[in-house]
Amino acid sequence: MVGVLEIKNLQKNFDAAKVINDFSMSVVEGTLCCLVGPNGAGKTTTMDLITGRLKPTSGEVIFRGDVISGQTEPDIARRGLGRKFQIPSIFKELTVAQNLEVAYSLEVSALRNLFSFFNPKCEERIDEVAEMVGLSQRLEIVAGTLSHGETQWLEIGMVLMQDPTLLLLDEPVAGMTEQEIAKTAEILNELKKKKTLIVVEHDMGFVREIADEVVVMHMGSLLAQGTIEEIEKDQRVRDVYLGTEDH
Ligand SMILES: Nc1ncnc2c1ncn2[C@@H]1O[C@H](COP(=O)(O)OP(=O)(O)OP(=O)(O)O)[C@@H](O)[C@H]1O
Repeated sequence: MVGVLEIKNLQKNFDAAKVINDFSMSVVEGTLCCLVGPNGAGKTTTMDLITGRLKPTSGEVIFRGDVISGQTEPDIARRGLGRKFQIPSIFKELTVAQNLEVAYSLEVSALRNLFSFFNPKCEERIDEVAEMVGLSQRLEIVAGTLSHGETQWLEIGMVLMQDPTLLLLDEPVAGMTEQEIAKTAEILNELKKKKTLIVVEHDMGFVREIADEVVVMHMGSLLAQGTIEEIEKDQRVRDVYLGTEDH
């Protein structure tokens, strides 16, 4: 099956360092793919290459049949690719609803920005998204007073306001309590019924809860791709990653 996202023979060199080395992977529409691997494996660089923050030295990123590698970050975002970074960048003085409204406005033309406040579609979308990320009861709360987990969910919501086809999340449960991690798993398991997701994650317990497919990177290359059960049985993966003491 052709994936919604295809990465082919990706290469990224920083001077003499080959950080991404002949890396290929594919993500099927409507699935959640976890990108895992030891520190320095190249996960963040891969996300940067997908979203256009970095340009590959060679190789291709293909999104819905079009080659997007080489395009600018805003152009790639406009095609329907949304990314949530690990460090939240919410507006702390604004309410949850206002943060979502700002995120909606960012998507579109200056003219629509002007009118978004009065736009019933924006209001409707805020309600839909708040429901998706479990913040329906928190819309009037000032964002700076949210818990760490709620802040992360708000940021996922802000990316969702732009209705991306493919959502990329960088370590969404870092620093969360057990309860918050369980709720995040619920949110993502619902979300993957509507979206395709790539999640970079270190927490293998969480990966087990959410992943349809797991891609393991090691030293900039693909080590293994499969279900969590297949990955956990793979001796090469156990050797370089799961078997290490710090994971
Ligand atoms: N701008 C850069 N210049 C030189 N080397 C870089 C640059 N960015 C990343 N690297 C190197 O590329 C390798 C991969 O880094 P990357 O951050 O992609 O790994 P990662 O898998 O995301 O690691 P972690 O899990 O620790 O976040 C590392 O060895 C890193 O030092």
